[in-house]
Amino acid sequence: MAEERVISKKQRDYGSERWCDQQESEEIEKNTRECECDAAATRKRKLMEPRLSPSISQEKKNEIEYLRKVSRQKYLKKREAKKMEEKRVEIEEGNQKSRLDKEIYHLINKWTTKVDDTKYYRMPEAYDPKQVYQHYSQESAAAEEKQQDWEGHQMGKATLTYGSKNKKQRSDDYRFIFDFSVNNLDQQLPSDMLIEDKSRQKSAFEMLQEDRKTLPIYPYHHSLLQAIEDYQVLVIVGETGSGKTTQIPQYLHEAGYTKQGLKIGCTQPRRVAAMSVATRVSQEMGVKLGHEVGYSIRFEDHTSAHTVIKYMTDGMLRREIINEPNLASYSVLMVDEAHERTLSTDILLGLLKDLIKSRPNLKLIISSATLDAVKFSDYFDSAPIFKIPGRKYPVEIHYTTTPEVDYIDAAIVTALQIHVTQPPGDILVFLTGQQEIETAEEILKHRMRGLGTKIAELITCPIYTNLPAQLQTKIFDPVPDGARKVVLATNIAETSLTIDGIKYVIDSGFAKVKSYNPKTGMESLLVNSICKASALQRAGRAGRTGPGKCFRIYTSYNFDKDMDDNIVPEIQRTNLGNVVLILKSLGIDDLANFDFIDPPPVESLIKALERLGHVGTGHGSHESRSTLSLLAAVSQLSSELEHGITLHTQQLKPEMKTASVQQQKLASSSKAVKLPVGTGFSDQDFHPYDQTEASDGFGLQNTMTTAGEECPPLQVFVPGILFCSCDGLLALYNPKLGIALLNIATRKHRVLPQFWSDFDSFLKFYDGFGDDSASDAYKLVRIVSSGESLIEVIVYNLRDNALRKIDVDFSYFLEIAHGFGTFVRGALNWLVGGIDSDFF
Ligand SMILES: Nc1ncnc2c1ncn2[C@@H]1O[C@H](COP(=O)(O)OP(=O)(O)OP(=O)(O)O)[C@@H](O)[C@H]1O
Repeated sequence: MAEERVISKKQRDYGSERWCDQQESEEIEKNTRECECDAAATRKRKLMEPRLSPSISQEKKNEIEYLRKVSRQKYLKKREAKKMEEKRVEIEEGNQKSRLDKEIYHLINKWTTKVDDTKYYRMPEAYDPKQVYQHYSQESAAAEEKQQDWEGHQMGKATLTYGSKNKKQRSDDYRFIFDFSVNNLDQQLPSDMLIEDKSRQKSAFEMLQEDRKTLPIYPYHHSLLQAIEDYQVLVIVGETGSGKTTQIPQYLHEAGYTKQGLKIGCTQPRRVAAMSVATRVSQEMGVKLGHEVGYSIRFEDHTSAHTVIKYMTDGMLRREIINEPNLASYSVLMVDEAHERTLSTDILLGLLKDLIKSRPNLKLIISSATLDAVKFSDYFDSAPIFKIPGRKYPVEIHYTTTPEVDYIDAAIVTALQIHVTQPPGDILVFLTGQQEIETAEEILKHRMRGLGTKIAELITCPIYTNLPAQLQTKIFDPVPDGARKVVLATNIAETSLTIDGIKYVIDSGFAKVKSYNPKTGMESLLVNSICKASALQRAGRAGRTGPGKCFRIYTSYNFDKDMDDNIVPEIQRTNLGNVVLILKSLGIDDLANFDFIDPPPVESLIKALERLGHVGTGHGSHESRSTLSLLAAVSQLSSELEHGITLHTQQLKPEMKTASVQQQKLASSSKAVKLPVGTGFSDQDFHPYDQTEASDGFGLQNTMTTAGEECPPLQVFVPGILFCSCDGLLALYNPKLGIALLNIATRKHRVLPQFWSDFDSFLKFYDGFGDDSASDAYKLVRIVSSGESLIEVIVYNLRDNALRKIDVDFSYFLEIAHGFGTFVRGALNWLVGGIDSDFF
């Protein structure tokens, strides 16, 4: 019975299945018929139309095929729904046999329900290779975000973008291969403490205060103040970046050293350092620059009656001593970066050593990162040495494995390697001079163009002495997101400078240093290997605001074995005529007994004195005395104009006094010193200069084109170089013959009419042009000294108050002068101010 029941059930099932299949067949038939009806209608319609193609039968076949497919799809859909329904009934009735069946049913059910309930679309694969956005649901909030995301992504692709944007990240996907690469060895500078990033929630001032507390000097500030209290002279040694320059004056101010209207003075060997440190300290103290905290550099005095912390170049303090011999307004003087041993620093140390004897309440601090502390201590009668251990951030040092033949190219390649392989952070490259920097800048830009658009933007910022001040400060400007800055600098950026964002330093290992040839009595600037102290200072620039890396374009062997520990003091590399004139201008006559830290050989001093005596310090002819007087007076002119420093006429010879009176007259007129200019001078050294303004000179352009044959030979005017215009017009003076103007560009010269032949008239001649307000852009250019290969020219721009020093090649000058007769080489060896360190 049971068997029969099973059989009859099977039959029933079989019957029902057959019935289903039959139904399906009928359905297919019906669909096909419907489609064929449609096809027939289409055929009929087509027959009515004119025949367009001979292959209509093929078309017809295709059509039928298509209709079959459509019909089958319709059928399959219905069948799917039906089968699902059957399965559902089976499961509900508990008839299904396996768990697998059940799972399949659930999966299918889930999928179909989802399809039914939501609107899906599939991202075109071309846009979404990773299929991130597939199965995207319009109805969920998350999906909305994704859609926006996707739309943004597509919009980004379709929109034209400028700048580097995200190229930095993209560049990581590429590897760049250079013609040659610089291989480096690693070495780690010791690091005592690492400081973590500060919270961004705090105000800038609070963060600065917190930053101050993280400096290595901070834990020692009480003991440091105590030592200063206990001793009149203190030598302080600390790693670069430990906080000596910015913190010690603040600690002293907080400790009350500025009470009763007294000041704290801090000297720097370089102008740019004095400016930037003063700016930083004013920010840390939350005061306006120029009020409580100020700086004074030549032609720029940012101090006021309220100033209590004053940063200045050592040259400026030296000048202050002229006006205030006992420096009574100062309670503490700090000679910073003393290891640089500039001429001004050495002279200053000698003056201060003398001064502290008469002012026991004046505190003197000598500070440096790497100085020969014992030497300074001995010089100041065994002054105590205070050591500040530690540096704020570590700096990794990398050396090349082999010596580099072309250090400029190696530096450029290293910069590019850093740019494409290293994490964000700006680069500082040390080169030797303007020309090298300009060359490197050009090559870098060219190679960057060659690398295409795949890598991030690299912005080059040059800095050298002759660069106008407003362009120099560009190195501090932040760069746009994604871009990297590369600062190309001379040793101007070596000490006391913090350029925010600098993480990588490339040290070429060379610098231009002044050297003196005692045989010829000439000075020149020569490219020389740097010393270890400079190398450490350079590396230190990378670890100022975070951990950094320094890539040295020389081997570790070079560093260890070839480099001197410290630089040869400038006093041993200079024409002592400079020293004599400076000391004489300070009223020091007993030069042989001046207490130099490294005294120059007495014979050299005597020679210098003789030479100067010959040209007018008292024993020479009236003519040469007069010339020297004029030159000396001229050397004071710029100081007069800007600072109103009283001339030390009491030290000058009678004829010099006459000239000084004229200078003072000139100084009283703000636009007094304007030189009429002739034809344009193309040398880039003289830019920025508006040529169109030059052309509205004072008619001299024509007169200067007069051929010089009938003029007296030029050498009779030498040595009496007075002024030079920015476009290459030199004024030469001879007390007997008057004044000759020499145009460097046209190589022509002209003697000015006789009524200008004395100095007074010459000054009037300038003064006359001073009334023309249109000539404001003209610059006064002054030659202050000469050397074997370089003539130093000072350019002063009356419009932006910027002062620049230009080194004119002496051989070029000789070549020009050759056309006018024999140029007396030795005659140019006149020294008025010398190369003054505060021009750097
Ligand atoms: N302009 C600035 N921007 C950002 N941080 C600065 C700036 N100036 C100084 N700092 C910070 O203050 C720290 C101390 O600088 P400071 O010049 O006082 O050091 P230093 O010991 O005198 O070093 P150096 O001998 O190199 O001049 C730097 O390491 C840097 O972190």
